[in-house]
Amino acid sequence: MQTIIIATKNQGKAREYREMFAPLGFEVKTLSDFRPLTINENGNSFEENATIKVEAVVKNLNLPAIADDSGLVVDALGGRPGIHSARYAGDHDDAANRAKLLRELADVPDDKRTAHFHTTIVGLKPDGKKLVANGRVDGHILHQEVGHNGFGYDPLFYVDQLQCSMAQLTPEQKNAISHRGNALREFMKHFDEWWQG
Ligand SMILES: O=P(O)(O)OP(=O)(O)OP(=O)(O)OC[C@H]1O[C@@H](n2cnc3c(O)ncnc32)[C@H](O)[C@@H]1O
Ligand SMILES: [Mg+2]
Repeated sequence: MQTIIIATKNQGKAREYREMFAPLGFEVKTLSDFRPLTINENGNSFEENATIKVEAVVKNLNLPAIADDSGLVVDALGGRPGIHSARYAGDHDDAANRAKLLRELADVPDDKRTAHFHTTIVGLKPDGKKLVANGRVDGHILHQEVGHNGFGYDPLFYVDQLQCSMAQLTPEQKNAISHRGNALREFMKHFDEWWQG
């Protein structure tokens, strides 16, 4: 079995990468398997932030790695929280972030609550060879939390395609339609060439 390093501290993301890479014969390691690293996500785009995460790991470990930067893009908020989704309410606190989102959208009617999740995945090798892929999923922001699966903003995100909240989906169902799943499927189209090249 081969090993792939995902440069993430987020256990929800790590679980999804394990689920998606296991059938491909890869064991997934994450930042928690190595000595602590400080990563300053101060880029101006999803791709810049994903690159900052993966560069930190590749420089330290001298091994190929993958990172993703993701976020919730809400139309009524002019695209916020976007690249600031993790620290939208201050600390990296999923429950506080969801509460702030509900407050900010309190007076926004259903037809104006459109949103999408976005993921940019960046793969980087010690020789500098980079692979980038993007994915999204469209939906609406609910008026209260629905469902207990997933993580982050999932209980507030109504998936248009499946007519239920993201947190009501099984892991397999989420990976099949999610921003991260879609980005990873794009990424895998060129993975062999990047990994072996
Ligand atoms: O940077 P790493 O260590 O990977 O972990 P993170 O949680 O900080 O991840 P991001 O920087 O990409 O921030 C993304 C934010 O959007 C949320 N998010 C990302 N993917 C999500 C998903 O699939 N469902 C719900 N919320 C998600 C997540 O909870 C964070 O608050
Ligand atoms: Mg982060």
